[in-house]
Amino acid sequence: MENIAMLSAQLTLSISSQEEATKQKDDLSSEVASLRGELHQVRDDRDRRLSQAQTLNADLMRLKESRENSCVELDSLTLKANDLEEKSSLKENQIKALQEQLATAEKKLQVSDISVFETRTEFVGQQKFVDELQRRLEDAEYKLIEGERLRKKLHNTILELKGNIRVFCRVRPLLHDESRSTEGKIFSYPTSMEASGRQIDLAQNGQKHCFTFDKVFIPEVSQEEVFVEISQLVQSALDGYKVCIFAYGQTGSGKTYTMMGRPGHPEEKGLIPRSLEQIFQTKLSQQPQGWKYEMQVSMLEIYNETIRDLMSTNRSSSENGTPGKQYTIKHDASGNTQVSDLTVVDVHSAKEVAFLLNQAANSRSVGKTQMNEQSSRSHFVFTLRIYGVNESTDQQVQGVLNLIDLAGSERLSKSGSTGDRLKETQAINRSLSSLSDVIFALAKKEDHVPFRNSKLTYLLQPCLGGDSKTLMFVNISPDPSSVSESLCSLRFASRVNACEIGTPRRQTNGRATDSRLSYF
Ligand SMILES: Nc1ncnc2c1ncn2[C@@H]1O[C@H](COP(=O)(O)OP(=O)(O)OP(=O)(O)O)[C@@H](O)[C@H]1O
Repeated sequence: MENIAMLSAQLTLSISSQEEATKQKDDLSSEVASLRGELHQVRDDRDRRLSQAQTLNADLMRLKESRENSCVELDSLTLKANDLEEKSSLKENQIKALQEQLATAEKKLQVSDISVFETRTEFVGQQKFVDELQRRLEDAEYKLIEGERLRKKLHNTILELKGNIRVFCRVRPLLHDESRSTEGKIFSYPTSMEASGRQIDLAQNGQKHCFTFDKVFIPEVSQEEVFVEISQLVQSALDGYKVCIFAYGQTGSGKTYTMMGRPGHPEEKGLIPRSLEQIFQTKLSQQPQGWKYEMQVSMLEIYNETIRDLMSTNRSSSENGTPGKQYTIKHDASGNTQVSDLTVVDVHSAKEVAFLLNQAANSRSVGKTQMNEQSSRSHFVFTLRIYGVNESTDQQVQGVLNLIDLAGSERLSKSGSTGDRLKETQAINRSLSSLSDVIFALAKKEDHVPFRNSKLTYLLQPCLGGDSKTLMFVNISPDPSSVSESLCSLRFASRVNACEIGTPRRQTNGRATDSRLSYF
């Protein structure tokens, strides 16, 4: 029994222990269930957190990427910023430099402002001074013009009283083919008050020869300037004077250039075309005052002591060797000169005369010498007769303008002529030496003046003999090889200049009988 009790006690113990164990098992089950619930919750939590972690990871990745981008951008911006900083510092330097320059310029401006003011003040002073000088200059110029006018008037009066032949000397420029002298200049032109424009000095073999004329034209003087000096003289032909202008000088010294000019170069036209233009212009300008003019032209040449009519339409017979017309010069009892059979043409304009001059130039005898291939070997005489009437004042004037281009004056040895050319040179020399004989006989007031010794002097008798206004151009070549000829020409001209030949007289109110040079 004891065993049973013991077994029962043991059974009870075991049941209690089983119950205990069941209870523990239940507790443990509920704990497991609770733990399972907790685990489930933890799992959910873990999943949520995982997903949160994934999201955060993705965000992080994005952030990382953006950070990288930002880093690149930052680098580039940093570079740009550095660049800009560099530029800005450069600009700053420039600005500084400009500011410095500005400051200097401002300083200078201030200084120049001061000096402008000073200059302006000085300028006003100077302006006043210049105005005063200008006024005095105008005054002096006026006095000078008045003085010159008076001088010319007195000069004219003296010349009229003395009855001189006036002499103008013209030296031409050296031509291209002439030697530019190595021995120094042959001619010089003193510039002192008294001598200026009137004196020419020639140096030969160390000796100086001085000559004074009414005017000396240096090589640079233009045709226009020469004409200005004779225009008054030309004008006096319209006022009723007999005017005679002739050119004297050796071959090639510029006689034809002075009288006719260079063909085809209007600005270089000579005294003859310029004189005619002036005469026809004055004729027009005097019309409103009632003046009417008639003009006639004749042109002749004296070649080998024979007269040729340069306007005759019938010159062939004499050129063929058969004798042509015998033109004879006659002075009638009342002093008029007549050349028989000479063609006289009425002219109305300078153009008409230019045409006739051109025709005459073609008809002239032209020969060749060693000195000038186109040398004119004859004396050329152009005559314009002027007859003017003013019906409103009942005045009449009768003037004559003679323009003469003489043949070359060189000596025989110089011209190198032979045969026909020698005959020409001898004839030219004869007539030119007759011209000097006449002039010197007049100068010495000899009873007999050998006008008849040559055709030239006989034709020009009225001009040379007294009552005309006569001007001689002595043309000079500057070529050193012509120095002896130049000296001869200057000596001749200066003796001519000293001659007293008479007093020019005006031919007015139809006193034609007074005229001694008129080919009517
Ligand atoms: N003042 C000048 N200015 C420029 N050239 C000039 C001048 N004078 C003359 N001449 C030139 O000199 C050369 C000779 O001149 P020109 O024919 O007029 O001489 P000339 O004395 O008439 O000779 P000739 O006795 O042979 O007729 C020409 O070629 C001419 O154009």
